[in-house]
Amino acid sequence: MRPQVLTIAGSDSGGGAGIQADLKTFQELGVFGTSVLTAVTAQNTRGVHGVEAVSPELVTQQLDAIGSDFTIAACKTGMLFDAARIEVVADGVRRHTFNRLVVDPVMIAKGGASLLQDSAVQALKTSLLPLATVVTPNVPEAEVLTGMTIRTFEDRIKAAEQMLAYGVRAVILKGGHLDGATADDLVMTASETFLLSAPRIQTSDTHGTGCTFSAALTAELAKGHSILEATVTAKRFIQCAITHGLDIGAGHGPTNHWAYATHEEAGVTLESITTNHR
Ligand SMILES: Nc1ncnc2c1ncn2[C@@H]1O[C@H](COP(=O)(O)OP(=O)(O)O)[C@@H](O)[C@H]1O
Ligand SMILES: Cc1ncc(COP(=O)(O)O)c(N)n1
Repeated sequence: MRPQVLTIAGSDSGGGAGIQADLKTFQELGVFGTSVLTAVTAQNTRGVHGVEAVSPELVTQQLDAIGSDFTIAACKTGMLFDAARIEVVADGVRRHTFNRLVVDPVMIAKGGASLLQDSAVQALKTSLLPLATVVTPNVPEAEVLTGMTIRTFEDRIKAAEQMLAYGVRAVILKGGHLDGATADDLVMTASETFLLSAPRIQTSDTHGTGCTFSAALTAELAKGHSILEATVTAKRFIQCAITHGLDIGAGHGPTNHWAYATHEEAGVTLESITTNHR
């Protein structure tokens, strides 16, 4: 049977991020995608033009519809909007024992629009992260989650350690927002730390990179791969998707979800890091 997976996230009408990016990624990686919508955005490559949240009751009904009929092998969260939605999502994840949970702590869209209320950060930390297998913040999200300013490599290590202490099994602190010739993601578990790198592509078409990366990770976890194996495949998937962009829209365009199946990926490396702490 095909592994069945779930994304709990917002709709991006532009099709490059959110639920749409997740389902496209699931399809490409051969797993059956289901979805729970938390919010609907009126969005395109130029930005977010409107947002309306789905009621907590309807979020719960969707979770129960999925949980009572499907065998969910892995699950991810994206845009959760506010603390009320986070609490019903955490309840649903627990009630239906959705194991292998990837939390992409989506806060701000590439164009600058807020996708999570400030008051929801505490709920994310205390209600959802303790249930997570992996959390995948970008640097600004990691700064909000830890209260730290992240500039140096040592800062990234410290921030990842602090997030591990929130109860997740692994932290992937993504480096898409940093400068440099490579896009480096720090991968930390309780026992090991790695640097996952790929050549940085000069493009503004990076709408939905975080969603796509975390969806690929979820799909690979659903197939039974280890966190590290799944992470490397997710990096290969997003590297192909950014490299072979589609040039769609006038703003931050989407990535190419077909590319992984049709192109060779070049240059993803995984290096073990020895830190003072582990
Ligand atoms: N220009 C780029 N070239 C290559 N990889 C990138 C680029 N931008 C982002 N990535 C990669 O895409 C993935 C998503 O990261 P990021 O863009 O930081 O997430 P988010 O969409 O949450 O801000 C990470 O693996 C990151 O290293
Ligand atoms: C509905 C929705 N969810 C998430 C994002 C974040 O996108 P990105 O992956 O580019 O940070 C988005 N722009 N819209």
